[in-house]
Amino acid sequence: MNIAVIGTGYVGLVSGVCFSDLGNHVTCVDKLKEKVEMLQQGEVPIYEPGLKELIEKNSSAGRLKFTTDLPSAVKDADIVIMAVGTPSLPNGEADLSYIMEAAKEVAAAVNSYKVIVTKSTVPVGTNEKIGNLIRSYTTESFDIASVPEFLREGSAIRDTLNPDRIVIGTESQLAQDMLVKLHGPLTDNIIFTDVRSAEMIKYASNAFLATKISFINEIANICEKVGADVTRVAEGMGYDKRIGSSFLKAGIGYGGSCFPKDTQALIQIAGHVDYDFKLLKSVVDVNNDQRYNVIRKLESILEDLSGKTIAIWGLAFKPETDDVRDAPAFEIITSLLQRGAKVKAYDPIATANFKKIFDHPDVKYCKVAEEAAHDADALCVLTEWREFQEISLHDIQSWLKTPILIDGRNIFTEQELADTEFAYYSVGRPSMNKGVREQSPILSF
Ligand SMILES: NC(=O)c1ccc[n+]([C@@H]2O[C@H](COP(=O)([O-])OP(=O)(O)OC[C@H]3O[C@@H](n4cnc5c(N)ncnc54)[C@H](O)[C@@H]3O)[C@@H](O)[C@H]2O)c1
Ligand SMILES: O=c1ccn([C@@H]2O[C@H](COP(=O)(O)OP(=O)(O)O[C@H]3O[C@H](CO)[C@@H](O)[C@H](O)[C@H]3O)[C@@H](O)[C@H]2O)c(=O)[nH]1
Repeated sequence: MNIAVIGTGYVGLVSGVCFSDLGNHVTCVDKLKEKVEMLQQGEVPIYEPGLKELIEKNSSAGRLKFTTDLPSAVKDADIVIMAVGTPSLPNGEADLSYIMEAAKEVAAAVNSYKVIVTKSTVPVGTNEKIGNLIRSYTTESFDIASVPEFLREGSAIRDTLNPDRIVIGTESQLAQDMLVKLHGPLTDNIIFTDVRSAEMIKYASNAFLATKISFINEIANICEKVGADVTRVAEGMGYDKRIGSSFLKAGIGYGGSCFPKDTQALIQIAGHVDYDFKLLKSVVDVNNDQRYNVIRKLESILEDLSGKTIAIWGLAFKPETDDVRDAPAFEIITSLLQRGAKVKAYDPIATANFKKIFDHPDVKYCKVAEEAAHDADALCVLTEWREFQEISLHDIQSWLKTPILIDGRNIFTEQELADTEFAYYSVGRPSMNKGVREQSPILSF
């Protein structure tokens, strides 16, 4: 089949590349000329394991092309997939200007029957609006479909090629048949729904996963006070098949390009139909506060942070990506600077992206982990990069001015800490706290 993919962000690029790998002819379109030129030369604008190799393979097989010429790509396509951004507006609603603009451009180019698929995450009712808009531009026949995307950054290719499920929301049998042909090689687990339900499945899934994270983070906060270990609690909960073990890692809260914006958007979607989504509002509040535990823990040891140098390891919102959108590191570093601290920061691959948005005279971006830790008053780990886990705590201790370690992602173990002198705080593991507080708080009933 011939596929046009509009937008070469994570979703557009990865799904376009994967569909070409399945033998389809795919043209990926972006309006950013520089991005397209990079891709044409085999350079990849994002860090995603395995992506470069797959682009090379399918480009040289002649199945994958990159262009700024949207009309030609649409004219040649049987299926048009829209995967442009839907970022947050200041009030939390999804900004639909990019998707509506893309839909207009697609409409103007439609020359024969097409299935027009939205993979971008869009509020319920958006696909219908897109359909109406296209209808106002063309008399050619077309069908719309909502096929939400569930890939995660860092494992985007694996997720796309081995999805848990594919959701196809369309009212048209022909569109459904064509989309089954496209996605059939990926999984047998294809769910057919109406368009609105497909749109809602995406928001509900992200909101539920965010809820699991805020839930376990609150359990972790209580564990710290009652002397339980959240990693054992999560393990014990996770064996229950009804609960499941994933997304129960306590830490400094979720970030990234999706959970923060999609939870806010769902609160707005509910608000538009006079529904106060209290649970999700709390999930967001808990998440926004969780990152400040790093500051509270630092202050409980160092008291005044003014004039102190704090090392930060990890700027990306999660490992295996250079994406820093809504990374907790922004608020944590801002908060340190407000308290008069200086920051030395290191990330294996996300530094350039972070620095582009956050250039500050009191933040020094370092080329290696040791440089950031060297002579610092404390070290905070904000992203669980494997590289950090492989560094010996004895080395870290020797680099720091004072051995203070706030482990925001629970990457170090009790054995590793054993004969070090760290004042150590992690998340929800009070028995591992060293040199900062008594081991088992006295509980009064
Ligand atoms: N990032 C993820 O992991 C992920 C996963 C699932 C779903 N989503 C959803 O998918 C959508 C895309 O997210 P992303 O992170 O891949 O996008 P992104 O914002 O990183 O990139 C979007 C791209 O679309 C291009 N674009 C915008 N308007 C265009 C137009 N009219 N014509 C051609 N190109 C155009 C932009 O130049 C940009 O390169 C969002 O709705 C997001 O919520 C993202
Ligand atoms: O147990 C966990 C799991 C995740 N996180 C954090 O949650 C955020 C999101 O992580 P993850 O879901 O792995 O990354 P994303 O790439 O943002 O993927 C999410 O958002 C995408 C965009 O909508 C969806 O497609 C995916 O299904 C959904 O997992 C990150 O900050 C993680 O550190 C935790 O704190 N604890």
